[in-house]
Amino acid sequence: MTGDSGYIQDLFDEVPAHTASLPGSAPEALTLLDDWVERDWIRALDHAFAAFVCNIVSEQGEQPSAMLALLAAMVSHQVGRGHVCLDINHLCRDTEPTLVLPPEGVGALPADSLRPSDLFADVSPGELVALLGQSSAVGDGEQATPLILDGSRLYLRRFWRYEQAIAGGIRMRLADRAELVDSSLLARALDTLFGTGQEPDYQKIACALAARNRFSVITGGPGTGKTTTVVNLLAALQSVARESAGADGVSPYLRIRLSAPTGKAAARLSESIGGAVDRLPLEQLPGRPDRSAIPTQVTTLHRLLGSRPGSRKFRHNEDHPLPLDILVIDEASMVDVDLMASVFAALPDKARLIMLGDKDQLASVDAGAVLGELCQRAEAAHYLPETAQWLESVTGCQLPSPLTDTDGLPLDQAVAMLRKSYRFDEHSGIGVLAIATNAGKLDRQLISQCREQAFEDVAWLTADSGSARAGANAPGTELLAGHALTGSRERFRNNGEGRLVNNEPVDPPVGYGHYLRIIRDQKPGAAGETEGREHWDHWATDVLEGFNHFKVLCALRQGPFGVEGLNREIAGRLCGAGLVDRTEGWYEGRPVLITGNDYNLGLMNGDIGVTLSVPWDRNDAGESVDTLRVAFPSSDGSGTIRWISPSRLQSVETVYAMTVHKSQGSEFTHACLVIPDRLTPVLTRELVYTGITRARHWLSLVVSQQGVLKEAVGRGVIRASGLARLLS
Ligand SMILES: Nc1ncnc2c1ncn2[C@@H]1O[C@H](COP(=O)(O)OP(=O)(O)OP(=O)(O)O)[C@@H](O)[C@H]1O
Repeated sequence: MTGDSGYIQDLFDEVPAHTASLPGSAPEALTLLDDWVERDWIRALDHAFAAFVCNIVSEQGEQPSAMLALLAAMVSHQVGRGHVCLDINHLCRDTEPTLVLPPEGVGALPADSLRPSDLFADVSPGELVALLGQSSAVGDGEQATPLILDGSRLYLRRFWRYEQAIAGGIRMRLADRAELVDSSLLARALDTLFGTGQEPDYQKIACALAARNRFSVITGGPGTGKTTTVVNLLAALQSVARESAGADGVSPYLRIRLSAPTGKAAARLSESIGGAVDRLPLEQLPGRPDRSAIPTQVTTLHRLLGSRPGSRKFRHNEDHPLPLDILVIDEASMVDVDLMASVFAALPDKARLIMLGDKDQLASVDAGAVLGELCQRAEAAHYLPETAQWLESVTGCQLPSPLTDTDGLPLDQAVAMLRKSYRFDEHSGIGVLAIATNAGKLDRQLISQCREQAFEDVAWLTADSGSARAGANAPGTELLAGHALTGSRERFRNNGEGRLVNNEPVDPPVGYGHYLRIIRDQKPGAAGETEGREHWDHWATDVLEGFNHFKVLCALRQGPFGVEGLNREIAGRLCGAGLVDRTEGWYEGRPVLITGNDYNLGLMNGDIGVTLSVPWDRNDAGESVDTLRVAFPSSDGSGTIRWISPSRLQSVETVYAMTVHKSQGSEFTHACLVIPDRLTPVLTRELVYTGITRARHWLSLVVSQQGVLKEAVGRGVIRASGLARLLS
């Protein structure tokens, strides 16, 4: 091995030279695309769309070209991968990285096969744009064409419309700031909530900025106080509303709704927001707003908008807007363009929208990276002198001059970034790793520090990839399964003992043995059986809470370091330790992840439950018999338990290990991030950052090739989208 970069090149397959000729007509292109569908490179849908485009242009008397068929299939393929459009410049410059074709895990191509890069090697972006411009299938949005070309960006019509709707909704709100808030009342409220001082308090600045605009974004990393800030903001807004209200008998309060894209994220915000609202010094604020004027219940966006089973359409839309004055969306990085466009459609023109989230996290699974796009310039703020002056007058804080810019854009004036973590200080390895990952720089020194326990919250485990690839029970996976059982306290400095976070003691890290012992040791006895369900609910709550203390997070599903293999390994290890009694099928202790929405049961994709044995059934003799039920936390954040029979669960999988993608919106006391031994397209900086930041107090990194981790962190994903440009 000659250093990391040489090694990294070796991780990819050799590229064979092709001998086949390029498709010269649309039918030939469709045949090639058929082959790609067969190989699972693209979806049948992508091929079908290309065929559809060829058909409709033929009906117009146009001879469809091979390139039109290929580009139609590729834009559909890109949307399936989370992009809103296909950027022709990127396609020509970096064909295979742009399309991620061939995809992860496929074997080498036959020597005579065409590679995607061969198709676009001899054509310039200008030629492709000109060719598209001549086709009747492509328009600029004015005509009813299936494809839209906007500069070098090729869109499916539906996604172009979403982006236009979002940009329109934002622009309209950015332009309408008049009489939103009384600045002097706001200043008084903010001083009460945050105190006075000239040092920049970015939470106070974010509140002021969001109070000033009908549309605003507050972004920040983990523990930077997004929840704290929004609670203060809502208190300040209700305070100003109450103080400025006339005595006309109309409620002085603003109608506020809190939402999140998933049930898990909604439940997490519900949990943290309640305490923050309780601590508000409301009686000292102008107008002395009631505590009940600040909501603590968080609902999913789908529920808020009124989803209808089997329909993409929501009950709330332009004709039936949401009855609210302020909508807060937490974990906004997970919202895709489709859902975001529906939010704007249902939002009354005068309502405020406040988006909260971490701009550096993985984007939504479906197309779009709305929050990331909106926050592209957040780091340097770009506040106009007029904005900076207003912020200084309302908050009393001096804004650092690098954050001002005489060329700031309208959107910049509505984006606030929180810059100080209250959870991770400069000694926290989780905090340091998160910052280094975001900067794209995981250097040797930092890795050595992690390996040598320089940080008390980070453990480094080196997995032997060679033996892991050799199969089950190999030392690489053995190590991981053992770690999952105990949490490997011995791998942390001082065995994880005696740690304080914000002056509060923190328990040492645990593994899955922890929740399995709660199942065994805290099960209600005979009293619980006779005295009703609450004992069982308490027990299940403790089990679910215990299960949240640890999670194995993987980049991949397949391979020795993927979810599927590790789930088997870990189950085997837990069974070997006598903590579960089997590894397949349904058994007490089996944790499950819901993989598809089930509206009848009220379970959503991503919900997690734990299987428990309860003595609720009766046999013919009337005696109680143990039966398995899966305990899920209620989706409304009320803390109650839903007990569901396993036979009713249609789409579930075991979840000792889960993908980083699925873990978005969740947080675990101890997260174990498994870095695979090969580079794959999904392994990016955003994925590593999202994995690291799922850890609240303890992080273990399982790495077999340092080079892979370093290279992954060097690779940021750029989602093709035109939203930022539409707002510039
Ligand atoms: N200004 C502050 N001063 C002191 N502590 C603070 C401040 N702001 C937030 N905190 C504390 O920091 C922790 C994280 O705050 P909060 O939950 O608001 O952050 P967040 O950005 O929403 O976190 P998450 O990463 O969980 O989304 C909480 O314990 C909170 O009480």
